[in-house]
Amino acid sequence: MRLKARFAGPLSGRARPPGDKSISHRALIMGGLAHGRTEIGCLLNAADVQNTAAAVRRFGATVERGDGDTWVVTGAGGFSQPSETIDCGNSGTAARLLLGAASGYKLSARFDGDASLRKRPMNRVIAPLTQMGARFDAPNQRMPLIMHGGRLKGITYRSPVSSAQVKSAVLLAGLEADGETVLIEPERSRDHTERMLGVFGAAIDDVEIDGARHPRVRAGKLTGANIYVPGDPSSAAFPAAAALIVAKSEIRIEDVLVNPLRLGFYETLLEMGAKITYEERRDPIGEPIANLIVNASKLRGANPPARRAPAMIDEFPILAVVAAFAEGETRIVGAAELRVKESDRITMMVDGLRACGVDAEELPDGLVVRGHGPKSVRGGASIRTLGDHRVAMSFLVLGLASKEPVVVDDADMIATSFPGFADFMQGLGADIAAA
Ligand SMILES: O=C(O)C1=C[C@@H](OP(=O)(O)O)[C@@H](O)[C@H](O)C1
Ligand SMILES: C=C(OP(=O)(O)O)C(=O)O
Repeated sequence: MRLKARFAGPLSGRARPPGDKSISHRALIMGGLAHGRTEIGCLLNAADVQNTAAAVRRFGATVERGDGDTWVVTGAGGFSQPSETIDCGNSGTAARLLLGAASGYKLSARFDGDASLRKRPMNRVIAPLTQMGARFDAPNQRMPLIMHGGRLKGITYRSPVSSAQVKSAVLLAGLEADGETVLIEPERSRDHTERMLGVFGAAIDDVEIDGARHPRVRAGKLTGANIYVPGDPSSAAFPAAAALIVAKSEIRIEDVLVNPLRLGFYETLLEMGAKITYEERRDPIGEPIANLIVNASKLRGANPPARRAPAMIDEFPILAVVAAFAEGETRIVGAAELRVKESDRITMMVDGLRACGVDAEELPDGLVVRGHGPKSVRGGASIRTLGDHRVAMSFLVLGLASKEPVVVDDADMIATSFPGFADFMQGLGADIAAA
């Protein structure tokens, strides 16, 4: 479906974004691996997460909807041979975490995904899992592929990329591996797997190597747990950005995960002069939560350091849009990973921004946006999204503050991470509707 966004005055009100996607995937997978019952409150009910739920069922667990947004997983204490293909749809997280989780069991599983996922690199998990003892039939190191699991040995793996998906695959495999498994990455990526493994009773801690701390897991069984999924800061980034760039807006985004390893976008916005405050910080579940109050702001360009990239990897598309409404240059570097997401998000954002009249340029590992302040962006383009949910939401937000409306050619994929996005934004006063 095509959606159109146009300026309709300030945003106001309060809303809770849908549950965090990363935590939702992990809760289902660990619940499926565990012995007994896991109750998950406020699970993100989106396509990516439903693919993980379907996969966990194929590996032998029961996943049922309870009351409201609560889901109940009953694990059999490990994965068993699936009788059908594990279809990961559009989700890199589902694919890579499930490959790791299943690799320590005596089974052979065929994994596949949609056209976008079939293009994404899987060698980053195939390599460490092969070192641990799994085998792969994987022409081109991409989906579709067959994974043969079995007896694994623990390794210390130095990942060339800071990727929570790689880290999680290796740590989940480590639950069934002899000895200990340690994951070293250049910059620490989101640590939800480490935190949640502790909640499920795994033997997980940190080990110091060369002056830095890295996660280590030993073999052991998981026990069902109660998990609460806070609002997704990566989804909250879209209404937050809209409130910043639409004059006179003030919104409150409630119950948002504020894990420091997810806050690079918000940190960068503060450096740009954004008026964002955190209230009611709390930590009921081993993950910090707060409400965000966001006011329209006069922004200046920023140079977020490359080491911050893992903490804002999914927010670069919307940061590029915000940068177009700031005064001065924003230079994004250290973000080459954007080229292997649902689309090449560097090219997609630069092409779309230029079509909207913004001065933007590609770098091999990022992009440069030269902004000229709040009223400077023309818009007026029809944006090609190649089915990338974050590209689609980013340009719809741009259309809320540009002089002319913006159309995105295919908004259906937004449901992979933020179901009800248009309704959510309309509830805050935005004009986003079918084109
Ligand atoms: O582990 C996760 O839940 C995720 C990790 C990130 O990917 P990488 O690990 O490839 O950086 C991120 O882009 C993705 O949306 C979710
Ligand atoms: C990159 C993303 O997800 P995944 O890797 O799970 O497809 C995303 O949600 O932006």
